[in-house]
Parts: sequence; C-alpha cells; structure tokens
Amino acid sequence: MSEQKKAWLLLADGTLLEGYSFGAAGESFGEVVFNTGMTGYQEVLTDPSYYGQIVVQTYPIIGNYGINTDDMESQKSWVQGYVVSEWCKYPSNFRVAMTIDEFLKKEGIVSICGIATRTLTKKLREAGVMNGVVTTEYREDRREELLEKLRQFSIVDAVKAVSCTEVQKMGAAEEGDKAYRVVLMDFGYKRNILRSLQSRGCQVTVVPGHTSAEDILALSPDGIMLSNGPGDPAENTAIIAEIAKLLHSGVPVFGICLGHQLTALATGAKTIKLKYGHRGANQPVKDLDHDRTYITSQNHGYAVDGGTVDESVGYVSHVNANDGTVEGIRYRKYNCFTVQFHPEASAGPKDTAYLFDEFIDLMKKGGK
Ligand SMILES: NC(=O)CC[C@H](N)C(=O)O
Repeated sequence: MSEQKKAWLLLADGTLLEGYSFGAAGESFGEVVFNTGMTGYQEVLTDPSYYGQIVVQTYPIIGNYGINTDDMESQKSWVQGYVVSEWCKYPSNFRVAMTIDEFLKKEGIVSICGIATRTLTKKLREAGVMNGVVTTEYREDRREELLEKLRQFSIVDAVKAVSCTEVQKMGAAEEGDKAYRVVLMDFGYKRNILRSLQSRGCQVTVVPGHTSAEDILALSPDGIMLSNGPGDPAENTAIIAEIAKLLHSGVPVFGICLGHQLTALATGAKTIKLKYGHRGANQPVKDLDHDRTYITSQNHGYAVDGGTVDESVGYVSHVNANDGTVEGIRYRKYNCFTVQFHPEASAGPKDTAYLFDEFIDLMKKGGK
C-alpha cells in the first residue's frame, strides 16, 4: 500500500484523533457536528447551512456513488472540514462526474478519513458539539496554539457569507397565467426549495437575505419564502426586523429551518442552542394537528423554545418525536406557517413535500 499522508482532528476538549488525509491538505477550524444520513453526502457538502462547521458522517463508507452535477444544493461546498471513516475510491453510478476525494480537493475542503466516527459521535452526543480543527500539520508543540485558536473560534455573520448579493429572477418550470410570484429570501437556500416552488408553477425571484421588506413588497409577491441558512438565528437582528414587517403586510409567508427560527424571533419567541442538534434523513416529526408522524430530513443546531411562543400569536404545530423540541409553528395572527425540518428533502424523504402545496393554497386564498 502506498504511503498515506497523515491528518489529525483535535477537539476543543483536548481529544486528539489521528487518521489519514483526503480531499485538501491544510488546516481548518470549525464547529464539529455529526450527520447520521446513510446517503446524501453531496447534498450535505453543498448545503450552505453547514457554513462554519466540520461535518462528521456516521455512516461508515462515504462516496460510493461519487459526485454528480445534478445533486448540488448550491454552487459549491461550504463545510469547514469533513470527517469520515472510509471513503470510496471506485464509485458506481451512471452519473458520476468525479470521486468524493476529487471534489473535496477541487473545493479545498480539508478532510480526514480512518476516524472511528461512531465513537466520535458518541462523544459529541455526551459532551455536546464543540469546536475542532482538521489539520495535516499537527505537532505536539503546536497543541497549545491550536487549542487557543479553538477557544477563539465562533461562527459569525454566517448569512452574509452565503447569501447572494444580486436579485435573480428564476421564472417557473412552466409559465402560465396561474403562476404565483414568490420572493425567496436567500439566507443560504438549498436549490431544491427553488425547484419545489418552480415545479408547482411559481415564478421565483431570489433576493439577498438582507433585502428590506419595502423592496420585497415592491415586487408585489403573492408569497414570500424564507429559506434555510447557517449560524445562530439570533444574530440576524436586522433581518428579523424586516420579517416582522413582512408578516404585518399580510402576504403569505412560508419559512423553512432558519426561516422558521427567524420568524419565531420576529414574533417575540426565543431560540435556544441544542446540545448536538438534528442532522440526518430520518428524524421523526409529529404533526400535532393531524396526529401523524413523518420521517424528515433535518440539519439544525438551534431550535425555537416552545415555552416562549405566545399562544395569541401562534401555536406549536409539530414536535420532534425523539426529544420533543419544536418542529413547526402555525401563526394565528399572521398568514404564515413555518417548519424546522426540510420539506424539500435533498437529501432524505420527500414525505412532507405537500407543505409546498399548502403554501400554494395559502397564496390562492391570499387573493389571487
Ligand atoms: N438548516 C438551517 O436552516 C439551520 C438553521 C440554523 N443555522 C441552525 O443551525 O439551527
């Protein structure tokens, strides 16, 4: 076997794990989080919500079906680092454009393999997510310097880092006079949110996350879609203030993940950081209105604190069946509903895609 270059993962609690380098060589700091999906690594790598994070995959072999051009959820990878047990050198898929190693090299993602990712995940579940560094340049005499940098690291201005800067008119899959005009606020949107709207005949205009309510309403939208996105929701004070104005306008609003959290903050509720979050493709969510449970795709580290939702404003409509945390809110006072999970799937089950149809119904009722 040819000599493989070594790499290390050092955690903020001092744990040092040794493995082998793949993807890019170098050094990268981030918040270490784990994803439990058995498939969908390309969607994970290209989901902007992972900005600032080093992703650990619990599934033991990653890259079996390679990387293709169709499954990109954005134009590039946003992860700070990537940790796997084993990666697959000989992918099998008729769509393969490159191996995962080639992709990670091209994207400059410092990655490590040969790690006991399930043991690492148990540690993160017990201690909570923490900062870490993936490096091909570890030496014992650098340990203190690296630990100091890990104490300093935090994810800030995350939405600004991933959002587009120009308004983009995307049109609909099929243009017709019934097409609803939707403004998609880009906090780091996944492409399947856009596709899910376009395939239902919506004409979508994507606007930067920091666009004012006034500019959005000037586009006379039938509905406003608030996207997913990275970072601590509470840091987005300016965006939260604009969302409050949008809610008061009466235009139907549908929020996903960060969009859900920002809406809750705009209506006076609070968000909390979860110990280790929900990232994967099999999170059970109970729809309390219909007494039904769905298996959902998720990627979040924060959640709305259910106790802070004002009952006169809205109510918790969905909860996570594993830990009881808030997964959805229906607003009484506004033309709005939001979910913490991902109805657009990509990766994961499409069972909750019907929520996009509910958004269309809301726009229908909205007067068009
Ligand atoms: N996917 C998302 O929108 C994530 C929202 C937020 N950044 C969180 O981690 O909770």
